[in-house]
Amino acid sequence: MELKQLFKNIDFELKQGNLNQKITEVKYDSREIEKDNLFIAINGFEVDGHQFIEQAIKNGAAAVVIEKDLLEYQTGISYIKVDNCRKVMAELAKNFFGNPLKDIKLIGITGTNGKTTTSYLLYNILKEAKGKAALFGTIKNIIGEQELDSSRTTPESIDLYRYFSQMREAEVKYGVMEVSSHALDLYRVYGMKFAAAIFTNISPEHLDYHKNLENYREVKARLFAQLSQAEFAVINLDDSNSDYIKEKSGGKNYFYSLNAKTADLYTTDYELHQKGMEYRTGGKLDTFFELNLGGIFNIYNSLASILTAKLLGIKKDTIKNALAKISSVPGRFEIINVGQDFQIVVDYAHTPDGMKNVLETASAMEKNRLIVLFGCGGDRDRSKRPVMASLAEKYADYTIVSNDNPRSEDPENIFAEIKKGFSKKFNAYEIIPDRKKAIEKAIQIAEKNDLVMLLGRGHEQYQILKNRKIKLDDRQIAHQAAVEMKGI
Ligand SMILES: CC(=O)N[C@H]1[C@@H](OP(=O)(O)OP(=O)(O)OC[C@H]2O[C@@H](n3ccc(=O)[nH]c3=O)[C@H](O)[C@@H]2O)O[C@H](CO)[C@@H](O)[C@@H]1O[C@H](C)C(=O)N[C@@H](C)C(=O)N[C@H](CCC(=O)O)C(=O)O
Ligand SMILES: Nc1ncnc2c1ncn2[C@@H]1O[C@H](COP(=O)(O)OP(=O)(O)OP(=O)(O)O)[C@@H](O)[C@H]1O
Ligand SMILES: N[C@H](CCC[C@H](N)C(=O)O)C(=O)O
Ligand SMILES: [Mg+2]
Repeated sequence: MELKQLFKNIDFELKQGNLNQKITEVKYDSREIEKDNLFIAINGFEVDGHQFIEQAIKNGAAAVVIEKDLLEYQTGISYIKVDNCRKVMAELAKNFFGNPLKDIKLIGITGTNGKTTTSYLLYNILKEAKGKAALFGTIKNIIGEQELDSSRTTPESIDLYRYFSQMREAEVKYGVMEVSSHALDLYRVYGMKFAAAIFTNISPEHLDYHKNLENYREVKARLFAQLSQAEFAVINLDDSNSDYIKEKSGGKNYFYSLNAKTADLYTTDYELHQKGMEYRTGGKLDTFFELNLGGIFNIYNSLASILTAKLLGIKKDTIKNALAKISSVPGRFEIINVGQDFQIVVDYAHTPDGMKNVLETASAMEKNRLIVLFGCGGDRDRSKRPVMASLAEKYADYTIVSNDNPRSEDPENIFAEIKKGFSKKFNAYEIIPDRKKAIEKAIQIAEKNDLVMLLGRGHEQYQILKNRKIKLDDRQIAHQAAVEMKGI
């Protein structure tokens, strides 16, 4: 595609070169540049992409998008200056791939907790109804039959549009995508067309990045501001931010709630049991649902997916069948059962709100003692640490504190900040930094009818330590430990 087509409807200033230049790919990392690619220089949090322009040209870049004037412009190369490279990347991505969303219905999901779970449920309903669908999120990306690894919740705009063009090729017409607050702030979904957007909830998280809850909420609401009247929003009425999201929404608004009859979908009664849950709904659907998932929060996640599916015109029985078939969402309240006489649950709760929800659910379950293992990620919101400790103290009979992903931080500092949340008299806990040893200990001390909860890492397969990444999966370790230690 020629530069002039690529920049159609985008504001820019041509510093040097010509717009007839043919472009073979659009990339934001100089290390991946090949012949006749366009390099977008992004001024990042770690380094400034403008530093790598020379390297990009050496690797074959024919054109460069910049947001700062340069001292020198190399002959034969086109330089295009824009106001904001991240924003323009999203616009270029749309043009480069020929606006694939024109013929695709994409549903975006945002909120602090529940995005992965809700997206997984909705994806399964869409797949049941349409034969094939796409899913983009924390655990993995799926396009029809193809499964791809996911390294982040929401990829960069150019990577997203590449996926959408693959959807178009594979004739996958429906897609569900988790939209993180970072993505909204960093223009990863800027100008993207969503058929619908779902709001799960807001609680304190990522405040290291957003600074305060008000900024965080404003960023989350941008997804809804992107909707047009022909599109719709599905909002959790029970969250205290539902009015705020409604006000910001440009689409038609629909609400779900646990029991408010003013909502478009609510439960009239529900029951949580050992194997999952069942509930009746009122509002747009008067029927009965059975799911193999535990936890009140999963009533919310399923209501959001049901209401969206219903508004997309999917039949009641199709929705019911799809949901009934799901045995669990990977790493979300996932039960590890090798025949041991106590229960093991692995859950991704890594925020105070997620942890509170999951521990409340655990408290309501029939059991003897509750053993909780948790840690807190490094290089992330530090205010979570003492709060998560106080929740463990409140709900657990015994707590093991261990490493989550310490990243560049010293684990001892993370533990010290966690410990600040325990009361002075509290001593029913120990710190075992090595996560594998910590899980083994939790399982070793478990007695008949105890419940062991391994929190924070869910589906994660690797642990990020200072300068290395090691293979570590809570579920695998728990499984093996239960088999070995309990002689099963
Ligand atoms: C805070 C944040 O989101 N940072 C993202 C951002 O990084 P950055 O702007 O700091 O990039 P940088 O490393 O400074 O580099 C600047 C530019 O120079 C380029 N570069 C760099 C080196 C080089 O040799 N050549 C080169 O061209 C880089 O490709 C980049 O374009 O842009 C990078 C390129 O896309 C991302 O990899 C990076 O995500 C980092 C890894 C990250 O940890 N992000 C997390 C916080 C995140 O996005 N999480 C959310 C939400 C999680 C949730 O709650 O679900 C997510 O959506 O996953
Ligand atoms: N609707 C909900 N409300 C509150 N907590 C929830 C909800 N759904 C799930 N949780 C809890 O939060 C954890 C994370 O859930 P999930 O992975 O679905 O959220 P997410 O929004 O995708 O998180 P992330 O942003 O980290 O990817 C779960 O393991 C569970 O403990
Ligand atoms: N999307 C979240 C996931 C956190 C998961 C937890 N295991 C941790 O590493 O802190 C983040 O990147 O902040
Ligand atoms: Mg997620």
